[in-house]
Amino acid sequence: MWLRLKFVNTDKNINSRVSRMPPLTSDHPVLALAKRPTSAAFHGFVRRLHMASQTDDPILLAGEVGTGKRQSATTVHNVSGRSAHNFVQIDCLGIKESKFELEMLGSLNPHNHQLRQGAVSLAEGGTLYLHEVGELPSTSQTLLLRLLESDTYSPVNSSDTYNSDFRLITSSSQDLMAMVEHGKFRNDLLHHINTLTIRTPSLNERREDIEDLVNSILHEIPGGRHKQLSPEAMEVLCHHKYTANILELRNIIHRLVGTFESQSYSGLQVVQAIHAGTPSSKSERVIEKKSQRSMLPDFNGYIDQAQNNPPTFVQPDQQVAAPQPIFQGANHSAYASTTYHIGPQTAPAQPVSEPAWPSAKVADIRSRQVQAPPQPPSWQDRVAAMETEDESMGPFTALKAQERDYIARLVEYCNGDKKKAADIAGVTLRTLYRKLKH
Ligand SMILES: Nc1ncnc2c1ncn2[C@@H]1O[C@H](COP(=O)(O)OP(=O)(O)OP(=O)(O)O)[C@@H](O)[C@H]1O
Repeated sequence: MWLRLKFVNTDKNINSRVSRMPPLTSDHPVLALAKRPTSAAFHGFVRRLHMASQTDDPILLAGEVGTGKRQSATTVHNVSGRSAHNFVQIDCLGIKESKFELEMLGSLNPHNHQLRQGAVSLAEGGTLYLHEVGELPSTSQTLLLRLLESDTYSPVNSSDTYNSDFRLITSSSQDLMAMVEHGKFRNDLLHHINTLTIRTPSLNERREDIEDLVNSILHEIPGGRHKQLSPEAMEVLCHHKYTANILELRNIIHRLVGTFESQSYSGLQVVQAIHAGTPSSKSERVIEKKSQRSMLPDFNGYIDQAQNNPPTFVQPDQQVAAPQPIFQGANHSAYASTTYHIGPQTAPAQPVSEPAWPSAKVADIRSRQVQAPPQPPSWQDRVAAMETEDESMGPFTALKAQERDYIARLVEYCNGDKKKAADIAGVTLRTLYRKLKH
């Protein structure tokens, strides 16, 4: 077959859409984190990542949600020989086949013959990162397979064929092998992307790193640099069972700083911040969903918007935090590449600012901000609702029930040690038993 190979000049578009990443200094918290002795799990992970960055093979980052897969991908790019070129990422979560094709390959406008670059063209010489590749529809899997097999592509509506040259990094929080067994992922595609498979350890496997992570997260929050956590607060965080890993830890810390004015956070405040992220009543769940949308920085907005919005190139000031390497590579002076995020825009993070009140009260206030009932129920109605735990009362859920739930969770965090739970809650052991009974 006769192939017409063309060079696409991308500079103009690139400069108008994105700017260069800020240089990373040696005191960057994430770099500092990797330089210190850390957990065995993280140490092994960083070593594998470092070795992989010295090659040009495809990498599959496999790990739970929020374990830092995307951050690891940007790190590999930044320390690789491709760092002077672009890092382009596509979020495959909820993406439709036609959109994936357009985003990957770009398209030729039949009217003015202008070429809209796709990710493959933008990643020329650099790195293409596909987040949650297991979410790709089957037709898109076939498209990706063809691209990887031939190293060539044609933009939509174009008969021209171009050479592709990018390093592929993919990530998945699903077991792709199991998906192959169930016929949900192409076996041949898996073998094209998993040359180097690196598992990102969960936070529960690297609890020794939590203190450093907390400090690095505090440093990135405006005004957080001067805040600290008491030993009990740190203990609560180190014993918490994380389901969304660093993402969850970040939310807890952001919630702490956005909720309490303290300079030093207590164990009780941390428990409340955790509790506020695990709503138990229907109204709390609604409130929390809304507040989390404004607090979570990364892909969360994408899920809801993916169906309706056309693909967008996110400008740097709308982007999530600039990629931060986990380890320092040999050629770190070359941190000058450009990052693209292809996918609907996400709203900038809005920390919730509330007074340092007990969690039940915080939830109550937050609900009023969100739902703003024109005629608040009378005091008597609220008391009645508390007694009956009537959900028709909307935001006004039973404080007693919330308190009981909170204490039960606190006891759970303390591995059943009620004395310790009472100390953290600032009540006597007797009061704790009484509140648990009610
Ligand atoms: N070493 C680190 N230090 C501080 N924050 C980190 C670190 N690694 C990751 N994070 C933060 O944790 C959050 C989750 O990271 P990232 O988005 O890379 O994870 P992920 O595995 O791709 O998550 P998901 O699957 O939910 O998209 C991000 O907000 C990121 O900034």
